[in-house]
Amino acid sequence: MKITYCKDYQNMSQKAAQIIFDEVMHKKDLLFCAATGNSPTGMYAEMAKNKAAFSEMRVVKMDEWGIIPLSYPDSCESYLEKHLLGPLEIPSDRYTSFDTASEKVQEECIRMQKFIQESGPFDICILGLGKNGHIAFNEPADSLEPDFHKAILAPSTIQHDPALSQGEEPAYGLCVGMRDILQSKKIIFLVTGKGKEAAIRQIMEGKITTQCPASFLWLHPNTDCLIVE
Ligand SMILES: O=C1O[C@H](COP(=O)(O)O)[C@@H](O)[C@H](O)[C@H]1O
Repeated sequence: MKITYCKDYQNMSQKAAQIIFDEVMHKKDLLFCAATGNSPTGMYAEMAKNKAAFSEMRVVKMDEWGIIPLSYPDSCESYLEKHLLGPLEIPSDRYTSFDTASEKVQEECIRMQKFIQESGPFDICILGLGKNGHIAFNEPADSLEPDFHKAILAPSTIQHDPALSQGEEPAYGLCVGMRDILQSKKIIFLVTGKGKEAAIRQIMEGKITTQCPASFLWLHPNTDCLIVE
C-alpha cells in the first residue's frame, strides 16, 4: 500500500481524481466500484469537472443500507445519483445496483456476485475507512466474507446514519466482499474524517487482522492510500 499524506481534503480529492483520470485514459470503459460517504464526495466533484473522460466508464454500487428505501435521501443509491451518476451523466445501462429490501436480500447477493464474476475484476475500487476499521460494510469480526453478502452493522456504523437506528430489524447492509475488493486492479483508499485515529493507528502497525478489515489492504499490490494530515 502506497501512503500519501495530503494537506487537506481538497488536496486529497484532487490527487485521487487525477489517479482516476490517468487510469481512464488507458481504459475508457473501466469498471468502477463506487463507495459513498463524505470521503469520496470531493473526488467525485473533481471527476465531474472533466466528465467527458467518463463517457464509457461503468459503475457498480459498493454497499447499501438495509432498512431504508433506495429512494430515501440518505441511501447510497441517492448519494451516488447526486454525486456521481448525475454529474458524470452515467446512464442506467452503465450502472449496476442492487436492492436491499429484506425479501430480496438472498437473490440480490447471488445476482451481484454473479455479475462481479462475469464482469470483474473491478478496475478501480474506491474505499473509505469506517471508524472501526471497516471497508465497505466488511465489519471487524473473527472471519471476513469473501463474496457479496448481507452484513450486520456495528454500532459505530449505524450511528453514521441516525435514521438507521430507528428501524425495527437489526440494521444490516449489503456489500461487496473482501475477495472482490482485494482482486480489484487498483484501489484508492481515502482516509479522512473525525474519529478514525484508532483505526489509522491500527492500520499503520502493518499487521493483518480480521479485527481491522482495512489492514488487509497491505496485501494488495496496487493500493493508493491518501490520508488527510
Ligand atoms: O459506514 C461507512 O463509513 C465509511 C466512511 O464514511 P465517511 O463518511 O467517513 O467517508 C464508508 O466508506 C463506508 O462505505 C460506510 O460503510
